[in-house]
Amino acid sequence: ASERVLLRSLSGGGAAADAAVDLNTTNFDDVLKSSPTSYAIVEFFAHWCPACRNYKPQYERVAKLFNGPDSAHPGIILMARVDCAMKVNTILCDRFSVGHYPMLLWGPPAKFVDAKWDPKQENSGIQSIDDGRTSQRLLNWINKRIGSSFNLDDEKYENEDLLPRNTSDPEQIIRAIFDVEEATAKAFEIILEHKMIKPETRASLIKFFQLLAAHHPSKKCRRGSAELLVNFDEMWPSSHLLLNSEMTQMHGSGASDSIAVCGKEAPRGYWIFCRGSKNDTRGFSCGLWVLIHSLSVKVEDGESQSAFTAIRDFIHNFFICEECRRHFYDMCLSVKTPFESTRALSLWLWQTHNKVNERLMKEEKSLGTGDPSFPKSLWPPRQLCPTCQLTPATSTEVQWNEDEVFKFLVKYYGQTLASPSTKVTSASHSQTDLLTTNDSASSAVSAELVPVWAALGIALASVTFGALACFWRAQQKNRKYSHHLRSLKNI
Ligand SMILES: Cc1cc2nc3c(=O)[nH]c(=O)nc-3n(C[C@H](O)[C@H](O)[C@H](O)COP(=O)(O)OP(=O)(O)OC[C@H]3O[C@@H](n4cnc5c(N)ncnc54)[C@H](O)[C@@H]3O)c2cc1C
Repeated sequence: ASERVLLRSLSGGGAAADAAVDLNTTNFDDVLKSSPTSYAIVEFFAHWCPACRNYKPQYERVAKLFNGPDSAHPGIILMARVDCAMKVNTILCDRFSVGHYPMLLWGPPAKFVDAKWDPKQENSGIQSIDDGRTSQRLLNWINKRIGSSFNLDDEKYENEDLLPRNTSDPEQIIRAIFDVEEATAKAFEIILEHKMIKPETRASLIKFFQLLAAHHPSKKCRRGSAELLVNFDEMWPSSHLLLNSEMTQMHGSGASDSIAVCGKEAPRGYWIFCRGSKNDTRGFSCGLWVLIHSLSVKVEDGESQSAFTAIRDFIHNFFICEECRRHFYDMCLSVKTPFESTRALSLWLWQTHNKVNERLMKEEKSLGTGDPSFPKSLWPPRQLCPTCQLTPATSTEVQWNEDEVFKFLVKYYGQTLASPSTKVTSASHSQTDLLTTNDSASSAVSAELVPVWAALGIALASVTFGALACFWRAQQKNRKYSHHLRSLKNI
């Protein structure tokens, strides 16, 4: 529920919702723990306090800059508030020594979690904002604190020079978990919208969802994919089980609407790591790349070939950028020997992505169609991985140290990119720590949160994703059998 609160407010859901997120004792720690932002501001107020009522529009004006899909600078600061006049919040407000209203505290979201604070406390990571009485003064305080130059009149996609550059900032990939969820949910939305599940594409979608159920970096998407697999045959029956009249209704049942492949909040309609400086750049295709890289480093050696075919066929059948899927498929066709290791698969995908980058580098330059803030380049740049390139910086040709590249890919896409809950620990680490933190997301499937059958599916899948296939097939056989019995009864 707390995650819903956070996502609803970050995505601006709800009728004319305030931009600032309302927190209370129940959701405070969880919302801050799940926040993808670098900083948080919490306003402690009392609803009966006239000064607080007057202050609300001032605070809201700043909150609108940072919270919601239309905000000018999403993903940087979570702006929240707690009503200390509500009895239920007394202990929470005491934890932060609230002595006057309104009182504003600043810090990284993780520092607020399970924390106590008092004004004399040093080095807690939380500090009081002493000069935030108007929206302009609050923004001045923020700008001074983080060296930014945000303006109250900033609008979406303005001041994009303020966006952190993901090419050189290893911390940025932590936020990509939101975009990987977004890309997965968006892909599924497109598949449904364009009625792309057909007898000839059905099997490849099942294989891709098996891969997602086992290795998606987001727990929510692993759970949603497992749920989708278990219900797949009912929603999109295999063609030989259908009458002709039913075939036409394959997409019309509406049952698929109830499947939220990455939770009910996704797709949310905005991007964080993959956010472009223009409306029509980056976004979905960036999220899709990040998803498939993260899958490639998570599979076991023995799964690498089946993961390759699952990714190849998914892109071929369901990525409706004609040029992209055709080029990608051609590159897949040039693979002559089956993959036998995670290393071979992830390095192949990295090289393939670099070939696309190289081609687009020229195309975008001549056509002026790229995102000016994110020009294509060979990846990873030296700032991200100093040991990956063997050649000196001055050299025009780049020679790679593939052992180092593989190590880097595993850390970047496999360990640093994690579910928000595990990210919080990372957020308090230094940049170097970020690249060495162990991700427990893939193993931390919570039994209480996952329906029994899905948990079983995931547990099997985490052994190998082939095992999930067996589990799934057994489910389908049972279903087919009961479907068959039903048909016999009807005759
Ligand atoms: C399978 C596929 C094929 C595509 N083919 C085409 C095409 O033929 N023509 C076309 O115009 N567009 C194509 N696209 C879209 C294009 O590649 C970009 O996704 C899009 O232009 C947005 O670029 P971006 O700057 O967000 O970075 P992207 O290229 O989308 O990369 C996303 C992120 O991945 C990381 N990254 C970059 N390079 C690598 C690498 N080599 N290995 C690992 N990680 C890396 C970076 O952090 C980057 O920000 C394709 C997309 C996909 C998913």
